[in-house]
Amino acid sequence: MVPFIYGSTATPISKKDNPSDPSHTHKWSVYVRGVNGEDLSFCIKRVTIKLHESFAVPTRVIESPPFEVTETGWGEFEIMIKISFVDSNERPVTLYHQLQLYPKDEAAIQAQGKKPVIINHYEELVFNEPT
Ligand SMILES: O=C(Nc1ccc(C(=O)N2CC(c3nccs3)C2)s1)[C@@H]1CCCN1
Repeated sequence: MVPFIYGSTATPISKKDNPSDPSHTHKWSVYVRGVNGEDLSFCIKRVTIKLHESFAVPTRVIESPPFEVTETGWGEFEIMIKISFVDSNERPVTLYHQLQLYPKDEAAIQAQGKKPVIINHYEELVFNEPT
């Protein structure tokens, strides 16, 4: 079994941070990585991250670590993450992650300031025994 994390980190940005698109309020990253940051490329061949269709090149294919996408934006939406394995006998795993830019808790929203919103899911990859 291989433990891994998938999730996102979102940080508020100011208009001067992104003059090209002042409507963008946050910079965020969505990722798949090892629990202690270890390199998963021994078992993960590719991570495909599908963003909302309004992004340029919404389907991002990453074939070497870091398996992550960093973008700026203004809203929250579902992101599909497909993990393909080095062992082609292992079927790919598809995960769905709801990008979160704002704290859920009303009080935390007031206190957010520049604090990042980090949403991590801890999972385990289970591989079939060779026959
Ligand atoms: O927010 C939401 N959907 C979003 C889709 C895409 C978003 C975004 O952030 N961006 C598109 C990208 C671009 N900027 C300029 C040109 S393309 C920056 S937000 C939904 C709607 C209600 C609740 N959540």
